[in-house]
Amino acid sequence: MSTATGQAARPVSVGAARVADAVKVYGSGDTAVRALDGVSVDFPAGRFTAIMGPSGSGKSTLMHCAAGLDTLTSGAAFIGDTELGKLDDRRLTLLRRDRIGFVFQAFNLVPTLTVAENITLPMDLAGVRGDREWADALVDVVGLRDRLHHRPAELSGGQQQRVAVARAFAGRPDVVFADEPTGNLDSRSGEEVLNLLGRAVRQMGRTVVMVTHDPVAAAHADEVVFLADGRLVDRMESPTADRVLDRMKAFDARPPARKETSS
Ligand SMILES: Nc1ncnc2c1ncn2[C@@H]1O[C@H](COP(=O)(O)OP(=O)(O)OP(=O)(O)O)[C@@H](O)[C@H]1O
Repeated sequence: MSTATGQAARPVSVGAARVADAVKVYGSGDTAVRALDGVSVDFPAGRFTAIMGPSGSGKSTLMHCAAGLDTLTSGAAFIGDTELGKLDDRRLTLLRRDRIGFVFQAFNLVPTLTVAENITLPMDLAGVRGDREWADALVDVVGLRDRLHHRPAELSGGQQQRVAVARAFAGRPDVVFADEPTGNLDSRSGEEVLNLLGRAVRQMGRTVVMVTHDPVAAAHADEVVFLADGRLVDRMESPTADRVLDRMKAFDARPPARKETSS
């Protein structure tokens, strides 16, 4: 395959998820904010990628647009080879349900359902039997075998987030997006959740993209991508907390969000 300029094009399927020339502008006129300013990034399959950057740098916006929870102003977002902007609402909803898992800071479990029911909820909603053996194995991976018939309110925060992690992987999605998954946890529970995400990638071949502001959390990833002012400014392979912290310090003197200047 080659492009019009004769250069070899990258294969179509380069990652579990990716965005190309992603621009996101919130609002319009004087109050418009350019939250993403031309970001192109791949999230490779079978890898754990962390998205870092200062507050307001566009991390959540990137995750939401890459996961089909929000739409880009211009550019494109792909899950596998599927371009999200080309899907109607119904197909986008199905794609999110069938091909993406989510872990949020606030756990987002259904309070009236048991642990077991919460874990299989995506498959039950889809009306598919799914791979119940896999879902059952996940229960052991997250260490919740003795809590299966409890309701979320009867669990600690760390246990609730482990349920959310099991739920996110239960349907074997192409990619799991985690938005500050340890933000509501003490450091020990947070460490457990991060270890689970790491094991899901390294031992079970899953793909994780995690937004975090915590260098210790980012150090669990295979690679960190750094955003600043809505742009991708750096990538770091095999991160350590110290190296990530050092990289983040370089952002400290920078101002937060910028206004949209083209309007
Ligand atoms: N719905 C919205 N309407 C208007 N502006 C928004 C909206 N959501 C985000 N923004 C702005 O877009 C910019 C990027 O926000 P975003 O939440 O993606 O950053 P972030 O890096 O995730 O920040 P944090 O670490 O503080 O959560 C910020 O300036 C923010 O104020």
